[in-house]
Amino acid sequence: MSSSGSYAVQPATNPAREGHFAPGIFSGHQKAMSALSGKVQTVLGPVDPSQLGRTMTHEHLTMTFECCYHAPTQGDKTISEAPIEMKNLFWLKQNPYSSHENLLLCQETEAVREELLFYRRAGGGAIVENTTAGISRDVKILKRLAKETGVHIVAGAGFYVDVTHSSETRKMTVEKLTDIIVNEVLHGADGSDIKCGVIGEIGTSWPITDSEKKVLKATAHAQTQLGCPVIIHPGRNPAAPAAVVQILQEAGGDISKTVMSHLDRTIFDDGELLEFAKMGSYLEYDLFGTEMLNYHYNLEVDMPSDSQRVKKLAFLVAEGYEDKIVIAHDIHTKNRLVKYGGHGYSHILNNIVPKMLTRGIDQNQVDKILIENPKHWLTFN
Ligand SMILES: CC(=O)NCCS(=O)(=O)O
Repeated sequence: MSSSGSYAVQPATNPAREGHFAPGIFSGHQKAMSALSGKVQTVLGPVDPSQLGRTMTHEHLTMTFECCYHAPTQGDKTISEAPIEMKNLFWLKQNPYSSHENLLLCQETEAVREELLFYRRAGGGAIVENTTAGISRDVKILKRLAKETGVHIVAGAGFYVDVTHSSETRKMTVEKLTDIIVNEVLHGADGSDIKCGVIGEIGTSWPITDSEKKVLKATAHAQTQLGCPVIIHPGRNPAAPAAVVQILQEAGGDISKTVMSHLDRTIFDDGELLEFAKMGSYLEYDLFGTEMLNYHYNLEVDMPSDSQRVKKLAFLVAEGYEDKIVIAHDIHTKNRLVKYGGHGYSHILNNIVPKMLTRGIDQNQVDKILIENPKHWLTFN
């Protein structure tokens, strides 16, 4: 770290990672864990961290977002049900969650494949795919996309927000939830042998529900066993990120290896942002490309423009947090794909980086944000 303050918590002692096993016992779990130490786990297997290159730490390549459909006003009913075409693209940009069709990114694998090829040509190397249980993760598709495009893809383990928890999930103990997450990292997800390389995005609402609290504790316990990266989706309230960090800390989580997502729509006041930054997580601005007036999930929020996001990054850099910033687009609806007139996965590389360079962030700092910070976060202890 440069000067970004002290970390609020030390990771809990982890006998499993310190080799305190009963003599003669070296289980499949422990073998799998030792193979991961010092590596990044992609859907094609562990890689050396130096292979990643420029990394978007929060994207989706295939998912459904039906859980978060927002009914249109009576006057917008017809346009909301129309197929996506040129004449409704601006409406979709302002109302992305009010069209069922727009919420089915899972139907666009061919377009996503092409856009990953653009991303590579633009200088991109890796993508963290944050889809978890509840929004239709499909690691087999991720593996295919990684093979066909050469982009390193890291898949996410765990559970999205409470509204997507099944009744079975809600009844699970923290221990059971921990086992599921650990298994997705060490042995494979979605009934396959394709392994996740990060826990998250772990979904939380505001206020955080009881079921989400259990998942957060399980996340911290799994992270303690595995020494792996974690990424969190906070609720839409400025107090939400700190409340999540507190639960993770109390359960022994390693906050220095945790990304707090969506800060662009969550913390607006600079003083509050610096208070939160002191807690020691990575600070993620991940809605680059999203510019809308009425943010339906919280009308109190003024969604920032990309220029305002870049200003926030420059502010955090000036405050000494250049080693803790990560960025992405969090593409999760169809209208954000190039195919539908959107910005695609290369917007940051093509448009945001030049803007950063003219706003007081130098090339070395840009490289930290795009290459070094994601690499350190994603590397297993
Ligand atoms: C997929 C996902 O959780 N995206 C975040 C959307 S939000 O509007 O920033 O909560």
